[in-house]
Amino acid sequence: MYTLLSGLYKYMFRKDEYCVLILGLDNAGKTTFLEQSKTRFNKNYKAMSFSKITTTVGLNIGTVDVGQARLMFWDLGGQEELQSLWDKRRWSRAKPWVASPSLCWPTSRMLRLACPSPTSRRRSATAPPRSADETA
Ligand SMILES: Nc1nc2c(ncn2[C@@H]2O[C@H](COP(=O)(O)OP(=O)(O)OP(=O)(O)O)[C@@H](O)[C@H]2O)c(=O)[nH]1
Ligand SMILES: [Mg+2]
Repeated sequence: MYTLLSGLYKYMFRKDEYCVLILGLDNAGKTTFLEQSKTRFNKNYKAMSFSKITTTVGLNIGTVDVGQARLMFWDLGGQEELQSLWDKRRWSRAKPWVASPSLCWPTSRMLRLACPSPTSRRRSATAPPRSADETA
């Protein structure tokens, strides 16, 4: 009986999960975007002061819950030495959605774009490539 109720509870309250990769040049505002998103959408998240956000060395991971969706953001450092991490083959399993730096400010519309349809329990959203180079 416990298993049945527990399964029902999980089924009713589980969220669709999406993986979102944020790429952009250094100082584009990727980490600020992630912090703002967490502050805006995660109720008990204590906002980090802008002045404490420093350049990302490696990767930041943050989770944001929006309605029935759970967005897991990967914020990659944009410095030149780290740009080798952008090779999309490294992320092919995740099929990430790539945000343009110019979109890096949290709006609910952008987050809705990141989670188009809650049809599966764990999936990634993929934006169309911006140039022919990216399709190679
Ligand atoms: N005016 C303005 N400044 C911003 C905005 N977003 C970020 N910044 C500032 O830009 C600087 C760099 O922001 P970050 O979020 O660290 O940039 P980043 O893209 O994560 O940089 P890397 O980690 O080096 O790749 C910080 O001083 C931010 O306060 C914005 O929308 N408007
Ligand atoms: Mg950063």
